[in-house]
Amino acid sequence: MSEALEPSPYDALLLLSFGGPEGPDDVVPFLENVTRGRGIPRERLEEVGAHYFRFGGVSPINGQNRTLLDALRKDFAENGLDLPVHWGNRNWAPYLTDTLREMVKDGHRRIAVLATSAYASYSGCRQYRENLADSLATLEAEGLRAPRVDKLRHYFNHPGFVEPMIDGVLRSLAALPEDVRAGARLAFTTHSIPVSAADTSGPVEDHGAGGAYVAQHLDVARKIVEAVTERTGTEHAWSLVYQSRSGSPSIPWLEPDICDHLEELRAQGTPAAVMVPIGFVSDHMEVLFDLDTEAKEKAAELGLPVERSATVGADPRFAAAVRDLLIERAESERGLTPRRCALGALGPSHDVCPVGCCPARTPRPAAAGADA
Ligand SMILES: CC1=C(CCC(=O)O)c2cc3nc(cc4[nH]c(cc5[nH]c(cc1n2)c(C)c5CCC(=O)O)c(CCC(=O)O)c4C)C(CCC(=O)O)=C3C
Ligand SMILES: [Fe+2]
Repeated sequence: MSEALEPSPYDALLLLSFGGPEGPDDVVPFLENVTRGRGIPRERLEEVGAHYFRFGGVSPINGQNRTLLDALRKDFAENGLDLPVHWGNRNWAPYLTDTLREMVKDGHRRIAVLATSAYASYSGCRQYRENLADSLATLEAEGLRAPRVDKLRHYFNHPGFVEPMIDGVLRSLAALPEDVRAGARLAFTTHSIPVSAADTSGPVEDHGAGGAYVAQHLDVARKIVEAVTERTGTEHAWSLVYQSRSGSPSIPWLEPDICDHLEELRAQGTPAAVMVPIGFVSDHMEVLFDLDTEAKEKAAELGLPVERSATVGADPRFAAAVRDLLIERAESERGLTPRRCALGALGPSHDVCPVGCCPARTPRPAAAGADA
């Protein structure tokens, strides 16, 4: 047993995730929760509902979070970190408000929050903070004393997030037929978001030209390419592309789409590709459907050999990274100067989102930021 780790001022960790349906009857109410007030066209909702029904109405995300919870508890116990870990979702049970209510009733007053979203953007950061603010307001309206919640910093460039993905790319390259392996292109993918949301992602000084969202993904992609080049001796051509576009076609979203990119690669005579979903923390429905189903069908049609590399999921290195982020922030809150792990050119992200970070179309209260 190693020396005990000091989590104070925190008395609990909350794993905050998106949530997903767990059976056919959950699909429509889940989609209603996700899209309330977001102006998503009806046809898009039917299309996305069909993706879930194709998998029995079950999203893999909740099961993955249960596995991550186990990995976190195991890692904390093995490393002398005595801190309870709870789990709540924005869009499905266990709902964030219910989990926070339980935590308050258990006496928790100062809660560190890990969101299962690694990058800046309205959808990937501020929306989680808005939901935290809503839940805290609900508890106060019920007469409970709201706890203080602090969201742990973005971890897109933490070695515990990047290194498992490097291993995944190496495994996928090895799985390609040998005669096309050296020429394989690395297609890094992430969730498309409206161009306007990308441009205003991150702190105000990062706004413009894709904002922090694109810059952070490019930094991760470059780091993976560098490591793969070092380990294989082959420098693979690469690009950052997008998937899972939603919203109205009249609004510009980040492009190109992965399927169009695969077509382009075939047209250029590229012999193979590895799709690397760096934008996702685990194998969500976007990975199972948009990549493993739709993009793989497209690649088969084109006669282009492709592999899809692994997401981080519950890799023990990711669990250790969460412990590291928690201890780092606890030290910082205690007035110490912690070591902040980060790979790549951008350096460690801020602890507290500054005013104007990833703004919403219509301003709403958000917790755990300078504007809280
Ligand atoms: C950046 C980003 C992430 C990554 C960061 C993070 O992980 O948070 C993410 C994750 C996820 N998105 C998910 C599901 C959905 N997202 C939707 C809609 C949207 N996502 C957006 C962005 C993102 N989404 C945006 C800009 C929209 C348009 C509507 C709006 O402006 O708000 C819709 C509505 C239908 C549709 O249009 O697709 C669904 C069902 C699930 C669960 C999957 C599962 O069940 O396994 C997860 C993890
Ligand atoms: Fe989404």
